[in-house]
Amino acid sequence: MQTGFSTSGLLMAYLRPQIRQVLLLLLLLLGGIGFELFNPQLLGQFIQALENRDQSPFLYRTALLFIGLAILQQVITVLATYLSERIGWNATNAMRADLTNHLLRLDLSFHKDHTPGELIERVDGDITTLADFFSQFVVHIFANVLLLIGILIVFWWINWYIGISLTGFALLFLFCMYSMRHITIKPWKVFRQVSAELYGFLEERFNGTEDIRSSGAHAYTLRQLYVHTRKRLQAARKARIISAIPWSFPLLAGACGQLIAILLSAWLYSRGDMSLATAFLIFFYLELLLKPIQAIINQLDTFQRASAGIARVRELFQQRSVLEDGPGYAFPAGALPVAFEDVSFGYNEDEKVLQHISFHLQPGEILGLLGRTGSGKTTIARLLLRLYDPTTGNIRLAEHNLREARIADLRKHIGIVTQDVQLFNASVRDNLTFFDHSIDDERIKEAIYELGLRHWFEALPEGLDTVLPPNGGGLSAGEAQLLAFARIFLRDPGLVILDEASSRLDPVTEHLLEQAIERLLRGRTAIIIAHRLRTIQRADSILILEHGQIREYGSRALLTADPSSHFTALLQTAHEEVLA
Ligand SMILES: Nc1ncnc2c1ncn2[C@@H]1O[C@H](COP(=O)(O)OP(=O)(O)OP(=O)(O)O)[C@@H](O)[C@H]1O
Repeated sequence: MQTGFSTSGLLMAYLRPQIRQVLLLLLLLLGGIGFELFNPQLLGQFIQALENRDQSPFLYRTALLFIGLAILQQVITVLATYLSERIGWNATNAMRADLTNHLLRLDLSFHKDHTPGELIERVDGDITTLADFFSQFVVHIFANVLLLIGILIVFWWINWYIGISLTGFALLFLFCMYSMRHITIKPWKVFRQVSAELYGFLEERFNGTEDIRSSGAHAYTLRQLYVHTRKRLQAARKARIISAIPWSFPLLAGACGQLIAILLSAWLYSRGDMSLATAFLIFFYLELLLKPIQAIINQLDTFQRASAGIARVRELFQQRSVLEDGPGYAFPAGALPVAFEDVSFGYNEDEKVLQHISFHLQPGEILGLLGRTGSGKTTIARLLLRLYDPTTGNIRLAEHNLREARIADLRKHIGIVTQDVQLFNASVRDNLTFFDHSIDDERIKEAIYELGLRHWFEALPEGLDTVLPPNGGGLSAGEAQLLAFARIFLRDPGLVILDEASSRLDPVTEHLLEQAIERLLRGRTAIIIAHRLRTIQRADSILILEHGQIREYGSRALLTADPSSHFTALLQTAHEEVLA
C-alpha cells in the first residue's frame, strides 16, 4: 500500500479503501448532530405552550416526538460508534500488516539496532493506539467539534448578544486548548520509548534464561528490571500529570460560560426581549455546549498518544533498507558458479571483518571453509545471501553481480542451514515448506524419507499436521538439522551453504547426517563451514580464513599433498575427528 510521509497522507492512504464507510459514518454523525440540535427546540415549544396555558394534544405530540427523537439519536450514536471502530480496526490491521512486511524487509543492520521486543511494541502498541485514534477521534472529537459549531449557530439565531458573547467564550476556550495541545505529546512519546526498552529487555532476558541461570545472574537481572520499571513509572507519572492540565480546564470554563449566560439572560428578560422558554433554551444549549467541550478534553489524551504513535509509525515507514533490489536476472537451473572478487567488508566503518577475499567455485564444486571462531566464515555466508553488501569488491552468483539480482529471487536460489535451526510453533508441513501451500504433501514426505527421517515421521501422532512445540522443543540438534535439510530439498536451490553443527552428535544421528549431506550436495555448488574431518574430505577446495584474510586457498588434493601447507598442519593437529 502507498503510504504518504505526512501524517494526513499516512491516514488517508489507509482510509481511502474504505471511503464508502467513511462517508456513511459522516452522514450518521451529521444526522445525530442535527437531532441533538433540534430536540431542545421541541422542549422550547413545550415550555412556551405551558406558559400560554395551552392544554391541547399538541403538548402530548411534542412530548412523544421528543422522546422518539432522543431514542433515534441514541441508535445513531451506537451505529456511528460501531462503524468508526470498524473503520479504525480495518485501517490499523492493514497498517500493522504493511509495517510488519516493511520491517521484515529492512536489512540486518537495522535489526541489529532494534530489539524484537521494541519492534513488537511499535507494531502492536503504537498501532493499537492508532485504532483508538480512529474510533475516539472521529466520534468524540470530530463529531463534537461539529456539534459545537451547530450550537453556536443556534445562539446567534436566538439573539446576537448571546451569539457574540458565547462565541467569544468558545473561541477563547478553543484557543487555550490549541495552545495546550502539544504539551502531552512529548511525555507520552518518552513513555512509549521507555516501554519499548522494557519489552526489549524482557525479550532478551527470556531468550537467555539458560545462561542467566547458569551464570547466577538472576539477582542482577531482577535489579535491572527494577531500574527499567522505575523509569517506566516515572515516565507514566509525568505524562499523566501533564495530561491533567487540559483535563481540569473545562470545569473552570463551564462555570465562566454559565455566568455569562445568567447575566445576559437576566438582562434580556428584564428588558422584555426574551421569553422564559428562550432563557431556558439558552441554558439547555449551554449544557450541550459543555458536553462536546468535555468530550474533546477527555479524548485529547488518546488523541495526543495517537499523535505520538503516528509520528513513530511514520518514522518507521520512512526507514529505508540500505540494500536496494537490482533489476533482476534469470538464474540457470542446476548448480550455480560463485565468485568473490577482492571482497572487503566490515559491520562498522572502522573495523574490517573480511579483507581482500577472492575465490571462485565452478558449478557443483564444494568449498570447505575453515577458520577459528570470529575469523569471518559466517560473514561470507551473510554476504552471499545479501544480508549485507561488501564495502569493496564484487560477489557473483551465476556470473552476475549480486547487486543486479532481485533479493527475494536471489535467496530462493541459495539454501542455508545454520547451526541454530529456527523451528516454528507450527505444523511439520508449515515448518518444512515455510508456509508455502503450493508444495504437495507427497513431495514433503519424499524429502523426509530421503533424509532417513521415516522412522521419526511415522511416530508423529498427526503426521504432517503435527504441531512442533515452540523453539523446536522435543527435537534433538541432529533432527533439527535434518529438518532444515528437508526444507532445502523442497526448494531445490543451486547453491547450498552449510554451517556444520560443531557439537558432537550420537553415532546414529551422525551417520544419518552424513548420508543426508551426501544427498543434499549432489548436483549443487556448496560452501561448508566445516568442523569435521569427514566433511572436509568431501570438499574439492579448501579456504582457510584467519582474521578476515585468506590464509590458504586451493584444491584439497594439492593442499593435502603439500607437507608444508597450513591445511596439512591443521589436519595433523586436529584431535579426534573435530577441527578447531
Ligand atoms: N552483526 C554483527 N555486528 C558486528 N560485528 C559482528 C556481527 N556479526 C559478527 N561480527 C564480528 O565479525 C567477526 C566475524 O564474525 P563471524 O560470525 O563471521 O565469524 P565466524 O568465523 O563465523 O565465527 P564462528 O565460527 O564463531 O561462527 C567477529 O569479530 C564478530 O565479532
